[in-house]
Amino acid sequence: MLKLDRITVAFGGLVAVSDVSFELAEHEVMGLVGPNGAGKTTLFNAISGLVRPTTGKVRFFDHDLTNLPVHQRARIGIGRAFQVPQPMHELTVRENLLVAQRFGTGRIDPHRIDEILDITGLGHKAQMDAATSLALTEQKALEVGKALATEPKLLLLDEVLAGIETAGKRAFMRTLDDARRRFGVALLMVEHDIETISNTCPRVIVLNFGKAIADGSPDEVFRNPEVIRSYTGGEAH
Ligand SMILES: Nc1ncnc2c1ncn2[C@@H]1O[C@H](COP(=O)(O)OP(=O)(O)OP(=O)(O)O)[C@@H](O)[C@H]1O
Repeated sequence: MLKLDRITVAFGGLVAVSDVSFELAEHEVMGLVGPNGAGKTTLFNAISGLVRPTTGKVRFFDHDLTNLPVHQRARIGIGRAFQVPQPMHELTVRENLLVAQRFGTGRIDPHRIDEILDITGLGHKAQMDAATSLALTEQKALEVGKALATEPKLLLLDEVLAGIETAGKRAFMRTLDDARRRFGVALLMVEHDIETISNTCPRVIVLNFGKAIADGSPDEVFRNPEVIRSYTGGEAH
């Protein structure tokens, strides 16, 4: 479904992502991890269209995404939830979902909005103001709900669990798993919490200094000496 072919992103002389290639299948769940500054967010930006790769290609089904703007990527099925929730002010929770759906699909499907409210546990807050009446976990659930409203085939989750305590994280991951099954969406998630990644993602890619240094099951990658060195501050090579 998603194919990254030798993606490099340089900001002037700084190479944030270096020659990264991988494929992600439909319905797959994959974690993207690595120390601070490893290039995870930049790689997400290259997939969702917020930065343009310096070299390399991003393909999604039979589309070449390289020159496609963000809204067209949303239309072909790439959704993204951000670390800092960005509810639209002065709109209710339901209206936030409707606007996202319209943006991502060009139409309104109230039935899907009801399903999303149900899965995210936000049904009882549907008519409340999204910017002022939600607790942190609910804001994050709405952020995921907005991404689901765009009807993605691939959902990019950028540290959506940051700031949630352990029990809340588990509940949130169950919500994501429900959503994945109900809507048939693949998940690619950046997450710092290695326990969550290990429990959630059958496959993990590790970035360090912009390079993909490991790709495999959580057991494999977190035992890999190069990965351990990358987290303990040793040199990658
Ligand atoms: N717009 C930009 N201009 C210049 N440098 C940038 C830009 N965006 C990111 N960088 C640099 O690229 C490198 C990779 O950053 P990135 O945010 O992708 O890493 P990350 O793995 O997501 O880090 P974190 O876990 O801290 O969020 C860093 O050195 C960062 O300072």
